[in-house]
Amino acid sequence: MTESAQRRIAVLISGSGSNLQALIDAANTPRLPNTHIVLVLSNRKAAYGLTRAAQANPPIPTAYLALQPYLKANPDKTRPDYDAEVARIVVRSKPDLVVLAGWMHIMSERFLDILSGHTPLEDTDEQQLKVTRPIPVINLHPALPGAFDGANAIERAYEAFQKGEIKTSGVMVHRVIREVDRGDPVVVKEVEIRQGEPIEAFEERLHRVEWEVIVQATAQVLNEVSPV
Ligand SMILES: Nc1nc2c(c(=O)[nH]1)N[C@@H](CN(C=O)c1ccc(C(=O)N[C@@H](CCC(=O)O)C(=O)O)cc1)CN2
Ligand SMILES: NCC(=O)N[C@@H]1O[C@H](COP(=O)([O-])[O-])[C@@H](O)[C@H]1O
Repeated sequence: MTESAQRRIAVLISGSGSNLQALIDAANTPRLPNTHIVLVLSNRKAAYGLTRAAQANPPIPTAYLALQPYLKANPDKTRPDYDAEVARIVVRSKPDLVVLAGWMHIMSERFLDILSGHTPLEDTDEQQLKVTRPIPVINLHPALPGAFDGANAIERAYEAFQKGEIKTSGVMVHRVIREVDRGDPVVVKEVEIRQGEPIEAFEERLHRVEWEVIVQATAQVLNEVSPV
C-alpha cells in the first residue's frame, strides 16, 4: 500500500505554546494521523512555545520575526511588508495548513492573499515561491463566535459574566479572514463560568477545552485539504 504523503502544518505563536504542545502531542497519532509540524514561528523572542518546539522529538524548525524590530531594521517597509515576510517564511515550509495558536498579531490582506495564492510571492534569495493551491489559515480564539472578538477575550467574558450579561462562554477555531475573529467557525465548544469562581479557575477549564478543540479543528481542516 503506498504511504500517503505526510500532512504538514505550520504553527504561529506569541506565548507559552500550550496549544502548540497539544498539537505536538497529537501529531502522528490517531488524533492527527500522518501529520507533522514543519514550522513554529513566533513574533516574540521569549515565547516559551519556541522552547517547546526545540524540545520536541524530533525538534521542530523554528523562526522568529517581530513587527517592530523588522520595521526598525527596514525603515522603508510597512506592516503589510512584515506580513509578506511572515508569509514568505511560512510558504517556504510548504505547509498544508497554517494554525494561529495564540498568534497575537492581526494579519493584513497581504498575508491572506499570498497564502491563498492570489498574490505571488517573489522570494528575493530563492526561486520564486509558488503557492500552487490555497493554504488555509485557522485561528484559535477563547470565546464564542461574535461574542468577544479581539484580544483579552477571556477577561472580557469573565467580567461580562460578573455583570450578568452572559451565562456562558467558550472556545472556537475559525477560518482566518481579514475581519478579526469573523471567519467561519470550524469547531465551537461552550465553556461554563461558575458563580463565585475566580477567573483563574475559569481560565484553566477553558484552556483544557482549547487543547482538545485545536486538535479536533486541525484534523478536520487537514482532512478537507489533505485526506489521510
Ligand atoms: N486578519 C486576521 N488576523 C488575525 C485573526 C483574524 O481572525 N484575522 N485572528 C487573530 C487572533 N486574535 C484573536 O483571536 C487577535 C490577536 C491579536 C489582536 C491584537 O489586537 N493585536 C495587536 C497587537 C497586540 C499585541 O501585540 O499584544 C495588533 O496586531 O496590532 C487581536 C486579535 C490573529 N490575527
Ligand atoms: N485572540 C487570540 C487569543 O487570545 N488567543 C489565545 O492565546 C492563548 C495562547 O495560549 P498558548 O500560548 O498557551 O497556546 C490561548 O488561550 C488562545 O485562545
